[in-house]
Amino acid sequence: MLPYPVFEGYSRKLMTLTMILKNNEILLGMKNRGIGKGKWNGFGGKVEPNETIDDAAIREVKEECGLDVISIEKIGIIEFEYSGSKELLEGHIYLCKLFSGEIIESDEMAPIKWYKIEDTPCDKMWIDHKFWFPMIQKQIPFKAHFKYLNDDTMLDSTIVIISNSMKKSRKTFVNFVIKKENQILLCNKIEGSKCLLKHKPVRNGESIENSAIRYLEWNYGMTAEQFQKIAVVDIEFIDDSCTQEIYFFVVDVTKLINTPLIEDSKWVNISDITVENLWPDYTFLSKLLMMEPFKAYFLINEDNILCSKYYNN
Ligand SMILES: Nc1ncnc2c1[nH]c(=O)n2[C@H]1C[C@H](O)[C@@H](COP(=O)(O)OP(=O)(O)OP(=O)(O)O)O1
Repeated sequence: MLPYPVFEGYSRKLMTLTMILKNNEILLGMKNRGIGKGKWNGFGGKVEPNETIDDAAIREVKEECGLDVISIEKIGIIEFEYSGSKELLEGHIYLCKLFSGEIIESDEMAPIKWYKIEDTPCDKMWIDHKFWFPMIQKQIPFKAHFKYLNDDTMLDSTIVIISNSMKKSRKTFVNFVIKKENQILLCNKIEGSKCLLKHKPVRNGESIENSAIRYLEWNYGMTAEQFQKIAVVDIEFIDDSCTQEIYFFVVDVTKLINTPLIEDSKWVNISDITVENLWPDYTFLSKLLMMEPFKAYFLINEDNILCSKYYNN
């Protein structure tokens, strides 16, 4: 599970942001003043003294787009941090699917328009939206922290799914970076993949090391002394209750006489590997190749990485 940042000594300012949904559409307004000027956004703002957060959300929707909320549900909490400030903006994110009244544009928000969800103009919204918008689409409760240098530069992001941990299951795998001089084996054929090799499941009751030995002995006749465990990576999928835990080993087969090609794989020069043909990113491969032990966490929606974190072991 991803450790979530702890903020001590910070004051908090409460804010709301409501995403109004109708069938497959989302209502967005262009902000014309204040924070987020020039960006499309949902409707929200600061919570007033003596007002509940829910009431603030309902009031802001009315003020900014004229609609009367019939019901709302909270879907997430986002902490916005700005570098150099000891104040966190604590944004409470709501979904509204039941509302009445007419849309009224204001000086603050115009134009206001319905977008097909798949056409949401994420590139004209806050940078943070592209990370958490999939949670809105799939209606998955979440918590997030985004640290900004300024309105257009994000320094750090953390997103966690809020789920009943009892329902979470884990599957453990091993995987290998097989290298020979300046080449490594990359998978050729996993659909849509930009992957090293296919993860191999660890059998029930089997240790991680034995699982790696079983695989490498079979394919390369290698012994445990000839390879090294470098990384453990947790991969969480936003709409799957199963987290994958993958142990990565680095294996140098340069001195072996037989180096069979395994599965649908090909040898690729390390210098030819680009961001486009590697999962999850180049940092990952270079850390493995430097034999630098690390832990990592990735939160995935379909093919996109919403959150990636690296830790020293
Ligand atoms: N990165 C970031 N920083 C600050 N605010 C946001 C983001 N991403 C966002 O989506 N938001 C949201 C959160 C709020 O809904 C608005 C900002 O509210 P704000 O513009 O401060 O409210 P005002 O209009 O200034 O003030 P009142 O409406 O309360 O008068 O953006």
